[in-house]
Amino acid sequence: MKQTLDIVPLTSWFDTDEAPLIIAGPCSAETEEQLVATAHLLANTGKVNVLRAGIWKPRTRPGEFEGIGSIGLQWLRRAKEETGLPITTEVATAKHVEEALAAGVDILWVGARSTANPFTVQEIADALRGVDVPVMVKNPVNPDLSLWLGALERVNRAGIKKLAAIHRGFSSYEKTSFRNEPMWDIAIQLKTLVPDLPVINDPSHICGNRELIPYIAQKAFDMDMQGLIIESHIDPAVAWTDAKQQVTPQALYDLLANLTFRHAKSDDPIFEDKLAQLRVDIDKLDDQIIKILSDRMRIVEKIGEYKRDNNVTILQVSRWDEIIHKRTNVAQALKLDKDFTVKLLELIHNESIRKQNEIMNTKPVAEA
Ligand SMILES: C=C(O[C@@H]1C=C(C(=O)O)C=C[C@H]1O)C(=O)O
Repeated sequence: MKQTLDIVPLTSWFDTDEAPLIIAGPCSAETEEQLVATAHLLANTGKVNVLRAGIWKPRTRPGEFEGIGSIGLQWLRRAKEETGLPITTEVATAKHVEEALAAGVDILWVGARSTANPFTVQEIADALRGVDVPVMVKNPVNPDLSLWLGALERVNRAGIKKLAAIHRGFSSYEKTSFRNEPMWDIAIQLKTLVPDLPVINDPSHICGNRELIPYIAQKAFDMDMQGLIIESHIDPAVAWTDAKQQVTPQALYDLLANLTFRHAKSDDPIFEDKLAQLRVDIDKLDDQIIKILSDRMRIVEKIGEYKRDNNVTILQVSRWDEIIHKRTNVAQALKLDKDFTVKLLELIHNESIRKQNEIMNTKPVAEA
């Protein structure tokens, strides 16, 4: 199910120079002074490539600060002129797109709530027809890879080839340490389906608090993501929105200085050689695992036939319980993670059940 988006590589619209793309700036543009002063401090870090600021803010409840509106575009423009940093903001309607482009916004992004609504995405995409501007699409609020891909496709079909995805995590009713669950597997699936698509991580919205940001940002680099978008405010304590997750430009500098950016490949032939050798070992073991799973399944089928012929239930809870208990003990002794072992056994057991179900239902006892 490989997806094809007609996109150009990040290097063709952004000189990343082998380094990650770092987008930073306040959650919201609040005043001209706050935005411009923050922009100067961010530019002075020497580590920020693009200035971000929300102008139109989709808020959960009415009555909250909904963004400063169009006037903020002029402030962004001033910040760009004074610092030389390209600017980016969120657009959620065709009018936002027109106004942002007219104000010289260099990169647009589609927010998580908009991505969840195909009508909104289509309206934005239609407004982008005939325009050559980079667009970043945040994942939808709900954990739905197709919806994320669909939004990227709509924008792409409008002719936007400078495309990136932003991984900002997914809403969850359950309260965890994160504001939005990272669900890395969804971002990994997107990268697998569209390997050329740059993915930028948004640790601010995943974490919801400053403390966890370094951990998530490093993990994003470890997962081969191409950049970060981080909220930074000159004085986070008095920020009008997202006060808990914003960092000062100085804290951002320290955070970035402590991260290790990783590359998908190494230039070192010794490393590549050693990796290739180890992968040969993995290949052999994987072949054995598959062969062993296949042998196991043949026995499961035989058991299924006996059960069918003797009218015995497929599911055998006590046997299954015994297996879980014994195998996890062995696995732990061999330093395998218990949760992983249980998940793997469950996967195998589900397949056994599915297979035996097929056997039970294809050949009735009378005909056996
Ligand atoms: C294979 C059997 O059927 C089911 C599948 C099991 C398995 O895959 O090991 C274990 C118990 C049963 O729920 C069996 O009864 O032994």
